[in-house]
Amino acid sequence: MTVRVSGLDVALGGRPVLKGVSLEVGAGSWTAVIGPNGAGKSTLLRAVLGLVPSRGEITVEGVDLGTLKPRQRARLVAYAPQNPNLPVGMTVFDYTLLGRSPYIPHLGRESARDRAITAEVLDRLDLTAFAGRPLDHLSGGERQRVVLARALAQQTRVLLLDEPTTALDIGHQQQVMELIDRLRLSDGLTVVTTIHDLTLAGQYADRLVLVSGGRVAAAGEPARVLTRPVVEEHFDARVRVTPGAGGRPVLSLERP
Ligand SMILES: Nc1ncnc2c1ncn2[C@@H]1O[C@H](COP(=O)(O)OP(=O)(O)OP(=O)(O)O)[C@@H](O)[C@H]1O
Repeated sequence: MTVRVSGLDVALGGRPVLKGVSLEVGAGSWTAVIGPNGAGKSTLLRAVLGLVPSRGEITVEGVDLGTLKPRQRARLVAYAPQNPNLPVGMTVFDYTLLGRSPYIPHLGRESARDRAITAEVLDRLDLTAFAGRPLDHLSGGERQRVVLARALAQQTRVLLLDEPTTALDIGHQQQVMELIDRLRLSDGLTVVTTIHDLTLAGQYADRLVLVSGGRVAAAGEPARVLTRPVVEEHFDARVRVTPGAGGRPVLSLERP
């Protein structure tokens, strides 16, 4: 499903945070939103979800998201926030099962299928052993995988993931990114992630959108966006950029 954002303006606390942001994410593709701290990346995802007031147009497959009821929207777009509120004492299984809420009738109970989907997602994320454990008894990386599990249990065609790998060790980073990519290819998911690891972004995403100072500063294939001058200008970092597998850029820090 194609996601289109056009002329998006967001102001928070009376201050403009996003200014005229436009982007198009093709159906079944992966776009990574990159940019320095405070650039407006999370705000962009939250605006698509309708979680912050915005001006401009946001459509999924031509449907204006603003016209949908929350349940309808939740069947179309799943979101894994960077810092979610995790109910104290709730188990990993029950939290992941919340992803099935848009399919459970009001005042109804989850079906055997909802529970089976939840169990399958936990298995795919290496979390089965944690199913009965309260969320507050997990490590940061385990919790991050559970938040992703809840989003995957929602079984939407569009996935918005805010920093899905920040708390993960290198093995789990790879496992999560590969899983997202497999789901994208097998189920035709459209994926938008914010991500700070620029090499990781360039390895998995078809397109990068660089947000800086609330505007889109560059967009395109990873090798076109991740150049030394661009990284230096927008991140104030000295890096070496070398072509990796498939010409995708690999960044390493250089000491000034
Ligand atoms: N509720 C709010 N009220 C006022 N300003 C806000 C609010 N939430 C975020 N901001 C500001 O909006 C700007 C963009 O924040 P956002 O979280 O979108 O940045 P980001 O690019 O995701 O940053 P990071 O990489 O640090 O996570 C920041 O300057 C932030 O301080």
